[in-house]
Amino acid sequence: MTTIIDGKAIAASVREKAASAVADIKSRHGVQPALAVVLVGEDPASQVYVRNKHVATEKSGMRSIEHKLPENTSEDDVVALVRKLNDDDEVDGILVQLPLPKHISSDRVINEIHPDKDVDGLTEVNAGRLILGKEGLVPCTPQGSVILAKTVTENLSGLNAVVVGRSILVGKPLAMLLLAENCTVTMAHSRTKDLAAVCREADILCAAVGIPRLIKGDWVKKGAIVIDVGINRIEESGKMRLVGDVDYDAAAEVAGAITPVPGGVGPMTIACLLRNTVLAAARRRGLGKVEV
Ligand SMILES: Nc1nc(=O)c2c([nH]1)NC[C@@H]1CN(c3ccc(C(=O)N[C@@H](CCC(=O)O)C(=O)O)cc3)C=[N+]21
Ligand SMILES: [Mg+2]
Repeated sequence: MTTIIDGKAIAASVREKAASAVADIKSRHGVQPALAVVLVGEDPASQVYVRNKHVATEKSGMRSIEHKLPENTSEDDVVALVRKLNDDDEVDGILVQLPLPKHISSDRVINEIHPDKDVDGLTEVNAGRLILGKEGLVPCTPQGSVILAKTVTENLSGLNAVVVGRSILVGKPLAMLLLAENCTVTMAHSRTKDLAAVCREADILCAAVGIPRLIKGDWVKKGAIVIDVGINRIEESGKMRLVGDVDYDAAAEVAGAITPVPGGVGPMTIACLLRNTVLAAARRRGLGKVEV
């Protein structure tokens, strides 16, 4: 029997843990952690994501501060806002919604975020900390992916993990997190020779390439844990559908456990954002260890 990993339910429990940590911080220290989200432009998908983050943040008991800037905002003005948020003692986490408009360098803007407020874990400092095995803020989607894998098998030590995709947002940090779990990690990508054969070796197969249903059923080892990070909007029989990077129906027949799309990794991203904001607040404000 294949386990369908219920990302929605697991995300709900991560959000609940974050909420009880927030309540604890409020009652013991009288402070309310706050997340600032910066959105530049009117991209409809980004507006939906930012709205969802806002609702989840408030539901967790934290303060949500939204900064919505027009599409034609200059890079310098976005940088100035980030600096203002860095200097604001009430702000614990800063998230700049990606993608930014083309005339703005996301690299420059992201690296202006103070590393200890970088709840997306995307600054050079946090990427360096992750590689060096130092404590820091870890990117949300990779973190969520590992949490989901560990609900199937708590101890990932020694397992072969194959990560397909080497993006800065997902593939690279996910490989580092799996390595920290003592997996034997292979980073596969568009130039990998015989990708199918590489995938067949995976005890944990993570797909993060952004190509709808790239991973076929016969690329999956029997009993493997399949984590599908892809979120692709495609048109099928005249309707828009959300599909992952894995051919779900075929893979589910072979896998031991698999994440669906939607309802898999996606909901974990926001849950881990809340978790990171609580951790950032506790560290930055010197509140000691919090359980999240
Ligand atoms: N600075 C920054 N940080 C991000 O973390 C970030 C970003 N920019 N830009 C856009 C991507 C995308 N992203 C998702 C968050 C939640 C779902 C999610 O909850 N998905 C649900 C619903 C999907 C749907 O119905 O559209 C699911 O997969 O079940 C998906 C994708 C965060 N991103
Ligand atoms: Mg690639």
